[in-house]
Amino acid sequence: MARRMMSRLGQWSSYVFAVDFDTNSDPIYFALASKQSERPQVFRNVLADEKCYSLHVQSDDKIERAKFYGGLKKKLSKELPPECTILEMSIFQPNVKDSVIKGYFLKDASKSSATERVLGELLRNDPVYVCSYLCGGEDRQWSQHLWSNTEDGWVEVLEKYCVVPAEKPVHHPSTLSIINYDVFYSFEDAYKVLQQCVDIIPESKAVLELVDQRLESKEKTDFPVIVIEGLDATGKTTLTESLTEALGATLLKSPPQCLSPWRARFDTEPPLIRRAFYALGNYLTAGQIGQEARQAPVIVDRYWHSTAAYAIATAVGGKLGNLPQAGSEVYGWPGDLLRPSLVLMLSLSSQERMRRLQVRGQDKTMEEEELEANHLFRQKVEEAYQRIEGPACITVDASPSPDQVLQQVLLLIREKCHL
Ligand SMILES: Nc1nc2c(ncn2[C@H]2C[C@H](O)[C@@H](COP(=O)(O)OP(=O)(O)OP(=O)(O)O)O2)c(=O)[nH]1
Ligand SMILES: Nc1ncnc2c1ncn2[C@@H]1O[C@H](COP(=O)(O)OP(=O)(O)O)[C@@H](O)[C@H]1O
Repeated sequence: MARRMMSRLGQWSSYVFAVDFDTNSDPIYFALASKQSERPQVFRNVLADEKCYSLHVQSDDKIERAKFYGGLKKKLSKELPPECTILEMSIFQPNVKDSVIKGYFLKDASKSSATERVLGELLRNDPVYVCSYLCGGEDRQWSQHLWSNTEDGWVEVLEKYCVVPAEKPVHHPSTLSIINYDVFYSFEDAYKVLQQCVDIIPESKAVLELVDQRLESKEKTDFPVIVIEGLDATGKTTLTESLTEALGATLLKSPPQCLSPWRARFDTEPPLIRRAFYALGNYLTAGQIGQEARQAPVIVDRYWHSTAAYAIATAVGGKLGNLPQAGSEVYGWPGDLLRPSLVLMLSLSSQERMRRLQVRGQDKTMEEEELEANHLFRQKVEEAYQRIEGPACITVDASPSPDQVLQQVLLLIREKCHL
């Protein structure tokens, strides 16, 4: 392990470390250097005299990294002393895609050695790098100390680096690993992830067998395909059902009904695996759309916009402004996924949407809980919806009565799809 870490360490001097001290401000960025920096200290204003540590997942296997990282926060929250604050952290090379190594930064205000004991255990048993941070000397310079295992199981400091301030990068580190980690832009890329999960998630095999039997979808459809999108309780189910009746259309949804037995199982997985599952759901639905749009118009309840918007909003940390700019490739449509004729996004005030959620009283998915609890997440989902292209969505005011919304949407469909 030490040898492997030594080879990786050489690269760390070109990496920047980002610690999210709170979601409403920029992360603290720092780098490592072999000598002290003349510039003011990185942590002076955010750390008192807590002991600080960081741990990063170091496996080269994307699935193993995602699975381990997915369970790490729960493990730390359970085993670390309550006085130890756990903060999101990443190491990355600015503007280098896929360079992000995710981890946690620990501010330990406890007086016990419990944190060091837990980290020593992790180091011995799991694919992690563990570091401690010390503030020394009269100029209170910070240094990072990388831990390693010795043969007789003790922890020793393998390497020491000076911690120096780093420039704020152009792109927030969380935006560097969206493609093929949070959002999949081809069937093959999503399919490969579930193939690699067959040994650890047996349900993947059943999902892949269904996907292997999917209907091929053509580029063009004989009848229009209209997707209805929107946050939970904006009225999608109500509208899609009345639209289907009014147009003599076929109603489909994504993920399709045939994936229902496994959806809750994949909702518990880390983003890499969960989003691959939803992406494959879109390809299954696309095959059904191609088939059904030969005979009649097709209405779809959620499709690509939901998959991409929720994934991007979940992946991008910190402020709303950290979202990739409009026009970024992350908002592009997968080249091999059937494009609908029209995408309508139902928009509603938060108050009315909450009222309707209460009235409906269904149990909520984890993401619905998150939408309710987290105004910033909801803003990111809505903003990501608006930035997705190929086709972009058209916003519809969903606050009038069900019938008025239906009439408004029928007018739009007649105008845009000549139905
Ligand atoms: N359909 C769909 N939902 C996704 C995707 N990624 C995340 N989600 C989340 C968004 C919502 O929190 C939840 C939506 O679940 P459903 O597809 O069952 O929507 P449904 O229309 O039943 O819920 P709603 O009526 O909108 O409250 O799943 C995705 O790719 N497709
Ligand atoms: N235009 C509307 N005005 C008032 N209530 C509505 C309207 N559309 C739907 N509802 C009600 O709001 C709740 C959520 O609607 P639903 O169609 O389930 O939304 P979604 O499918 O987007 O979650 C339901 O109780 C529904 O009866």
